[in-house]
Amino acid sequence: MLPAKELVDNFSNKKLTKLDYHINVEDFQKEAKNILPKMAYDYYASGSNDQITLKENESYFDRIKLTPRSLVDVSRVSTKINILGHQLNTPILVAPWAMQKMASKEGECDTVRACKSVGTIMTLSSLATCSVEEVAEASGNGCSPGWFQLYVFKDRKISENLVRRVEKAGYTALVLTVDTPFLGKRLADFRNGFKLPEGLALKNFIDLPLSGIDGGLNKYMATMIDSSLTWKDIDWLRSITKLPILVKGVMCPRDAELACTHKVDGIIVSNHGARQLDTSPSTIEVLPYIAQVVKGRVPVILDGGIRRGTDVIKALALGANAVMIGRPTIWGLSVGGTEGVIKVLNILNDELKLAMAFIGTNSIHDINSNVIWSKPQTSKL
Ligand SMILES: Cc1cc2nc3c(=O)[nH]c(=O)nc-3n(C[C@H](O)[C@H](O)[C@H](O)COP(=O)(O)O)c2cc1C
Ligand SMILES: CCCCC(=O)C(=O)O
Repeated sequence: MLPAKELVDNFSNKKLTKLDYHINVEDFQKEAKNILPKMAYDYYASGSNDQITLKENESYFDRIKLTPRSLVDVSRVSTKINILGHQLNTPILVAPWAMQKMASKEGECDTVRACKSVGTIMTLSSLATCSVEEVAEASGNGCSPGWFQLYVFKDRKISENLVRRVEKAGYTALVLTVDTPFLGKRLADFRNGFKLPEGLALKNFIDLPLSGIDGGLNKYMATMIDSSLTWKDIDWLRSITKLPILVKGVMCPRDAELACTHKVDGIIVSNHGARQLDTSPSTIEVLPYIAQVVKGRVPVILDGGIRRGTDVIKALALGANAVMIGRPTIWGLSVGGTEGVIKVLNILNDELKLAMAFIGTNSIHDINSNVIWSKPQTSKL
């Protein structure tokens, strides 16, 4: 980092802030590691067990090559998309991640302000440190706070009540997480004896014995979450709400077919940021197989390992309608609160725009598998 007096942009003579020195997602992660308490950083960063899938989620993207195109008019590149009735400025949405107040003072409220400013959707976690209502209020009058991620509790009444509150507060879809009958084993959380820092609580359950995490994350989830959930429970959820339902955590083409059979409104291809089954494939590796089964019946969203604009292109090319990012927003929030999340989203979207110009596409809809240079195939030449 340069000394303060040198923090002046040579070209514009404008005073630079700390955020100006973070120009890619990796810069944010390095800084977040410096400033977060070890227990929080480790919880946020970890994958399960040997973290094989964690590495794979990122590195598989690097093995996919993109084909540059020349002399295409790319003077009007746009990253706007339309998904489930939302007009967004970017195909990069924010994944649900728990306990955001360990990263910034106002946690989920800071993140939702960033999403509103950028023109994208935030998905609020059930296990948030701000309540459904607080986040709705922070998102501003008259506009939807975004989507809500649902964990189904053993006591179904708790989930039903939560759904009622979510509807009342104006969220526009439910994201049902289907990959977490139990929590994956993240070694660092065990070693650190993870607990919520003093003064923080799972705010959606403030009146219930569910608002604290004594005894560790895995015990909490094993005690509270309904591990008997099956596909027929999509029908149960459908019977208690009119909100669109997306299922998050689909990694098998057969499950994608079941999701369509059960009339979900969207599928999120996700391995939970490699925090559940270690040695499961990366999400980008399974995406084409899922897209092949879904055949455009519902939107497909991918998350896991997106760290570059080119990663977004690869996901869109291989069958996703949009992507979600988790950890990049964690690092942004930790380093700069709302402004930090805005910066991370803008960095990724700017990288996406630039790469779109290089592959010769002006709109998100024009991105298809032709942009992938995989094997030498004469049809590509
Ligand atoms: C710290 C952390 C907390 C998470 N909490 C939740 C959660 O409460 N609910 C959920 O469905 N997914 C949760 N996830 C998974 C994310 O929604 C998402 O699938 C994942 O972070 C995407 O991978 P990425 O971090 O590589 O972008 C969490 C992920 C992280 C890293
Ligand atoms: C008890 C918090 C679990 C949240 C979660 O889904 C995760 O950490 O991956």
